[in-house]
Amino acid sequence: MSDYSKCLMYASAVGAISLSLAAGYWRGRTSLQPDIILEGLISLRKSHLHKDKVTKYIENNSFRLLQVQWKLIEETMKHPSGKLLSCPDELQLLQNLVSLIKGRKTLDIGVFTGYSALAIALVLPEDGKVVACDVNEEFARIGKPFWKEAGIDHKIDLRIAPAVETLNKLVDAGEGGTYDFAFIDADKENYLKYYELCMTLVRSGGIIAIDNVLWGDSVADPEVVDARTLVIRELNQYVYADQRVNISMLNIADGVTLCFKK
Ligand SMILES: C[S@@+](CC[C@H](N)C(=O)[O-])C[C@H]1O[C@@H](n2cnc3c(N)ncnc32)[C@H](O)[C@@H]1O
Repeated sequence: MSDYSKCLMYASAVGAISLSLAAGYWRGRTSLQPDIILEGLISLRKSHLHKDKVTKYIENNSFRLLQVQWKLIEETMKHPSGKLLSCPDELQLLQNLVSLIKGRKTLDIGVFTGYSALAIALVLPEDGKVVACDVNEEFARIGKPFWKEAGIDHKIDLRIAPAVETLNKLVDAGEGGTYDFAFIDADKENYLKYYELCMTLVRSGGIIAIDNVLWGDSVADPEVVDARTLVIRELNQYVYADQRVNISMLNIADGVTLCFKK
């Protein structure tokens, strides 16, 4: 039997098993019991009670960082605002997604010391680019030597200006629908504007990743009503209802929503 026939047989078997499992699953859910579902979901999140241990485990068993990435993390951690750094496991996921969709033109909204720009640039082809937007040149200056060391500095187009301005300029320059990927990780007050501008700039089939959507879990606590939490809650509801995208809200880092533009 040829390899191709074996593959077909295997695929049919897997398909049949999945269908029967799915049928059983839906039969079992004809009368929904919200309490039981909620309890199950909470039990899935239990590992977050052991955040440190689990973080260490993830680091030891999945981080595939280059030396230069570790060096930039170390340098950033020395900075008083070091905690603004994006999580490496989140960025590794985004790198994999950018590779998967063969991304070339990308947006990094909120550069800080340049970890996300570096991670994204590393998986782009030689002629790829990251339009990296930040208002603070001091922060970006910390990252620049590491971009150079990694040999990807030519892919990063750093724009020091309010990101809304930079993105509007790209729209005015006729670049709508030409970007493959965007990472939104700047001032929360402008998140909705960034999302809409990215929806204009990113092509169909492209991905917009929105960081901090759980905002230290405060979005899930109705008693927390500070301005930033309210903005993120509003954005989450807006994106949830937005039929132009398929979405996944992931409980990774501080929460990231992946929007797959239809
Ligand atoms: C959480 S940090 C970004 C972290 C970064 N993505 C990383 O990989 O480490 C947020 C950044 O947004 C920048 N920022 C704040 N307001 C901004 C604005 N209006 N336009 C552009 N950047 C802004 C801040 O200067 C800061 O560097």
